[in-house]
Amino acid sequence: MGENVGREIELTVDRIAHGGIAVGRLDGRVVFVSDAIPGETVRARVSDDRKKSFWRADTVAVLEASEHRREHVWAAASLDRDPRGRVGGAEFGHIALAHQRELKRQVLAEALQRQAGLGPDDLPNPLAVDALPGDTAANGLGWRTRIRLHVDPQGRLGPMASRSHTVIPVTDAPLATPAVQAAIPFAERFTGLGTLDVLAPTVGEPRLVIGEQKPSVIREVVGEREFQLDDTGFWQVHRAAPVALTAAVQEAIDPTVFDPRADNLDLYGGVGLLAAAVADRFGPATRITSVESDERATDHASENLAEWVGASAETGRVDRWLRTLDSGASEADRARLRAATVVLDPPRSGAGGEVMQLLGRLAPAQLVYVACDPVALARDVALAAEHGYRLVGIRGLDLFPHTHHVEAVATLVRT
Ligand SMILES: C[S@@+](CC[C@H](N)C(=O)[O-])C[C@H]1O[C@@H](n2cnc3c(N)ncnc32)[C@H](O)[C@@H]1O
Repeated sequence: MGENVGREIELTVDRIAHGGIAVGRLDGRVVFVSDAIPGETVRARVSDDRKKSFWRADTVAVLEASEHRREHVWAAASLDRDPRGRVGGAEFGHIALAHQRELKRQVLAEALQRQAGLGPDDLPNPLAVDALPGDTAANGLGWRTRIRLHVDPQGRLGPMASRSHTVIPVTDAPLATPAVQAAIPFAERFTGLGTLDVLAPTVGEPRLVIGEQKPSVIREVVGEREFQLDDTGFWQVHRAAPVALTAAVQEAIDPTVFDPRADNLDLYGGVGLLAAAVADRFGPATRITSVESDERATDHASENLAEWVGASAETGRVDRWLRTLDSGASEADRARLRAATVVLDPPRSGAGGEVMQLLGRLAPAQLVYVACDPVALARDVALAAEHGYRLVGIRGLDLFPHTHHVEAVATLVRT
């Protein structure tokens, strides 16, 4: 093993895999090829041959280009560079924007098929990945309100190379909003520091968060509403994502199933964005509890949800919190939980077996699952199906143009 690393191979790739890598075959062996588009024939340099069943390779030249190939939106990630010198974080930047969405749709469809056994005919609606407002006109640029940059040994700022811990210094960041780009101190040196976060909240000036800096409170506006949060805390990255997800969650809830007096939950709630979306849609009488492991985020959520008397925020890991709920629930509690709508927006790893099992035991009437990883979503949809939940709606959202990432909002109803 290792003797093929650096070897150049020619192959045609025919599909895109989870993670945004194209897949081809060479002498029967699967090869995962970066920076290629399904249908293309490329010359690629082998970067990893440790596994018997597959290799990894990076495109170095396109021999037969896809009609969807475009000049890369970020020169620092383009084929002109040696693969090890290409920045990560824009791995679809060489693909026409509309086709990026089609590839993301295919990845979502394949995950649902493979993990949950749901083919196109089993889905409640034709699968689509929708653009966020303004992205098509801007060619998918200028959307990142937050960016994490790393520091190289010379103190220069940049992202990591793809699948590597090597920092690639850059002088531009075209996926970032103009305000973030203007605030990035590209010319300064940060020797000895690990990371620099640059963010431009909707209220106030852009700011830098250097290394493990103490958090300070910022404000974000979503429609008519303002949210407080830490500058070090989680917030949706795309400038239009908070509004788009608010609307998507509101639309995903089946109103005929929703009961405002039930024990509704917003799991992995952050600072309460989606609990507010639910309460906004169903009115002041809505009961909903937001559950989040980061105590500071929960404190902010309590403030952000203060106008709804029935809304509250609790700190806890979702698995432990649900276990405690399950073990202590009275018959009346269980009835209110069975009538509940549960919104869940877990991190990339998904909710996982224990949380889905506990939800299965508590048996809320509907689940609205907001997912940033199609495979984790599909695996949790399969687990939910074991507990009698049926997928009744699903929609993809392109919250991360020019990357392989895709968001999905799915509705599951107890049958
Ligand atoms: C994808 S974010 C969603 C936040 C919120 N729904 C929003 O849209 O702003 C996931 C959140 O889950 C929290 N989290 C991660 N693992 C958790 C766990 N095991 N239990 C509770 N919260 C968790 C993170 O701190 C983060 O705030």
